[in-house]
Amino acid sequence: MKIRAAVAWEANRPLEIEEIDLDGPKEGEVLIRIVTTSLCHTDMFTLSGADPEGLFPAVLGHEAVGIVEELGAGVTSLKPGDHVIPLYTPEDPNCPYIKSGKTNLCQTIRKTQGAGVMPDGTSRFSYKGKKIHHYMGTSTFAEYTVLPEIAVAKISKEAPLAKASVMGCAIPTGMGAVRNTAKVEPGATVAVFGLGAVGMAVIQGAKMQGALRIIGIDTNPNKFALAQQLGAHECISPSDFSQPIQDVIVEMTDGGVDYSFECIGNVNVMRSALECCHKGWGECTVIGVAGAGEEIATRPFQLVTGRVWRGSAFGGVLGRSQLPGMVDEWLRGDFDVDPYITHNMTHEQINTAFDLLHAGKSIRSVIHFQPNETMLTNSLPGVIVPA
Ligand SMILES: NC(=O)C1=CN([C@@H]2O[C@H](COP(=O)(O)OP(=O)(O)OC[C@H]3O[C@@H](n4cnc5c(N)ncnc54)[C@H](O)[C@@H]3O)[C@@H](O)[C@H]2O)C=CC1
Ligand SMILES: N[C@@H](CCC(=O)N[C@@H](CSC=O)C(=O)NCC(=O)O)C(=O)O
Ligand SMILES: [Zn+2]
Ligand SMILES: [Zn+2]
Repeated sequence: MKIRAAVAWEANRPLEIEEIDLDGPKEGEVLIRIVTTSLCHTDMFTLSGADPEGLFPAVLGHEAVGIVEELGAGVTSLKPGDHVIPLYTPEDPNCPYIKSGKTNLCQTIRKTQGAGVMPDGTSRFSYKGKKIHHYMGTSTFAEYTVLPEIAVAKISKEAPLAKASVMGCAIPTGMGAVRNTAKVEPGATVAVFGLGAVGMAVIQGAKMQGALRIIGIDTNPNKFALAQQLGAHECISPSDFSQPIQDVIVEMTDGGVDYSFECIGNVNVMRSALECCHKGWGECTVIGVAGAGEEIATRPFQLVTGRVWRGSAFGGVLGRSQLPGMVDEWLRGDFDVDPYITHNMTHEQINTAFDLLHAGKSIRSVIHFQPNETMLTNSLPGVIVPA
């Protein structure tokens, strides 16, 4: 079928909306109509050329919600009309990693996903006969995409499709890192480095866990008001201090925080985030994605004396078995997704979403594929970007 997709032809070049070809779902795959998708820093990171797995041309995008249109042979757990969230971290119950019960990092299709193709080694996307790569196994910057069944989470039809895309990455990543990776407990002290959507979800998750002191850190003070609305008790900018930010936090907290989270992708900040942790027990969770060739450093003494560095992908959330429950939490009113959505726009305006995120002016921009249905007829949070 012919579809419209935002194609990243090469690194560091704006996306171009093209009419491309999409082959239908093969065995074990499903065709999804994307209703809304939002822009995550990771899409911008890959477009910048810093991602060692970045392949071009590609259809980027991984934070989305859509509707099942068609099933490939053998698909049993989904049906046309189901509302779904694409999963860049799939969940195959037969994967040894999933069976271990220790991780959400399903490896069943990880190799082909990283190579920009479907599990059979081919791409469903092409332009004038030339292959276009898939991205993160999801490629949601297109009207339609094809996904393996194990990479599709069925969610409640009560979830407004105009807003649910943010449940595809930012919110489960941040909240999940707090609950599943760090396991923040009531009364804890928490430092959150980077107040984008992921950092905001860490703050919201930490508040829900009963953290008693949450400190937000960002170089952009325009992020502070929302961070405080979501639960940060205080926000600071490293540029307001002459000493290293970890020393400032250790002093503020009389020894360091119980938990810190790096939500930027900056290896120097990953060091600060470790070193602001309390001696003996403080734990730093790295969420941010750093570029090719970058490495983290600290004095091993930091670890010897009881601080811990760990990492978290998709918040440790099992996409098919746990994400639908997180959507239900939102629908019950346990938390709200509205504060994350700062901008709404059409597919054609997608490069504006990149510009806003790069300039630090947005938290999440939501791209609406059928603006008449989901953008112009809803009372949406965030501004509608004029065409
Ligand atoms: N591990 C995972 O599963 C996931 C990782 N990510 C990664 O998490 C990171 C955050 O993603 P988003 O929230 O979408 O990004 P974002 O771009 O919206 O937010 C990043 C924030 O960091 C701030 N910042 C930049 N440099 C800083 C510094 N030196 N000190 C303090 N603050 C600084 C920026 O002002 C901005 O507010 C990215 O690296 C992204 O690739 C995103 C989703 C999932
Ligand atoms: N391709 C990069 C690493 C990118 C990365 O770390 N991705 C995260 C999700 S980021 C979402 O916004 C992730 O889940 N990683 C686990 C994985 O298996 O990819 C590189 O090669 O460095
Ligand atoms: Zn993401
Ligand atoms: Zn940049």
